[in-house]
Amino acid sequence: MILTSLPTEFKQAKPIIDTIEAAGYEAYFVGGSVRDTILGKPIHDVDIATSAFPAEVKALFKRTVDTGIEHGTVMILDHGQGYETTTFRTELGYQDFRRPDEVTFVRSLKEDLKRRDFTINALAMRANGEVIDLFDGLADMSAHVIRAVGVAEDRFHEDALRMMRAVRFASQLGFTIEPATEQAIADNAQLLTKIAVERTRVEWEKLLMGQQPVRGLQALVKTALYRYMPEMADQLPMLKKLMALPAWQLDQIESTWTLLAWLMQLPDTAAIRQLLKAWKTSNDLIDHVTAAWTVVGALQAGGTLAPMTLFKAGAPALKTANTVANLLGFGQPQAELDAAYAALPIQDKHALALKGGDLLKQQVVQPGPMMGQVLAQLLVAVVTGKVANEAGKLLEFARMVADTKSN
Ligand SMILES: Nc1ccn([C@@H]2O[C@H](COP(=O)(O)OP(=O)(O)OP(=O)(O)O)[C@@H](O)[C@H]2O)c(=O)n1
Ligand SMILES: [Mg+2]
Repeated sequence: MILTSLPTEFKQAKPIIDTIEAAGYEAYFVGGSVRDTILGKPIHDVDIATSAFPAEVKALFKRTVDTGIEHGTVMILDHGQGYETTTFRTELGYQDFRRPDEVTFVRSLKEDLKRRDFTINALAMRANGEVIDLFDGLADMSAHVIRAVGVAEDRFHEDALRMMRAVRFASQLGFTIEPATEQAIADNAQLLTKIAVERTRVEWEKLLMGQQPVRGLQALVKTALYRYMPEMADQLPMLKKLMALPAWQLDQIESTWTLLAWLMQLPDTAAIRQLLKAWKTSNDLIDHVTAAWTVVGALQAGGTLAPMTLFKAGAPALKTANTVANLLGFGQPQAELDAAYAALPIQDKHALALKGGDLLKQQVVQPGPMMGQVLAQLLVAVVTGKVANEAGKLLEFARMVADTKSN
């Protein structure tokens, strides 16, 4: 097979391959970019594999960076782009199910391709678009099949994350996992616990945001792989609910995690924090998801959202919550929510016309806990429209609040 119209990413990288070949070595495009081009999907990074050893690659180019030299990877810098170029290699060991004990550089493309995870990822392409298919990846591509290269169990023992990659590709590509490969996942699922949570999380998020997430979820359930993901052992009911939702596609990790938290029927925001901590997400994501989850609850209750609910959530979490609520069948028109939010007297607590310093200066309160309480009441009064956001009005109101509190 020869691909005729190549994406510009390949055209730009062609001189690199040409230079390596002119020096007498082999060089190919490999991995996801080749797979996605054949599938007609947009590509992100272009990876190159070569028979040249790292020192030989470096000798050919002016500007290189040793991004992973011990694994044979050198980044070649060219016209403002960086190209990861990796020497053909075989890997030995894998005592820990996640990385090889040692890699050996080899001169044979076949040796390199045969240690890759799936046949659709084991294709190589010459700079002229000619596809080298040593493991029937093209047939599997047409049949929409994810099949391990060689013995599936060996591939998963080399890197247990590949089991997550299989279910992730099932979702992203809408492919089916070939029976022997799927069986090997079922047999080795517990090895997933050896993998760093962050790596598992990336695959899980890609699965959930794929084009056919239900495909990936079905495989996750069938193989019981989900049981070895963080905080997921008892989550079969949640997964079933997720699979039963009318066709959905999410494109934001925020809405993805909010939906999961909701379907898990977690009792409170503390439980969500615990869930997301276990998955090692960022604190920003935790704040966003807990805010959005609260709004999903309010949307489920129905009716107009209270001003303080809108205020506390903020525009981004409101949007996330409504996206999720729409999936669940109780969303509201986004434009109406946006309008209600925009109509709040203030959108930010820093916009209060009276500050803590003013309360001290005017001797409404003494420094201490009372100050926070008074400010909190001022905020509610302004957001709910009870008191206008004007310094004079707020001072009057603050005096009244302070009086009732000190009596
Ligand atoms: N655990 C892994 C990870 C990667 N690979 C090989 O390295 C290539 C590049 O890896 P990576 O960029 O992580 O994945 P892609 O398949 O390119 O997928 P994506 O589009 O998500 O980058 C893969 O295609 C595959 O040949 C592998 O064999 N085993
Ligand atoms: Mg890639």
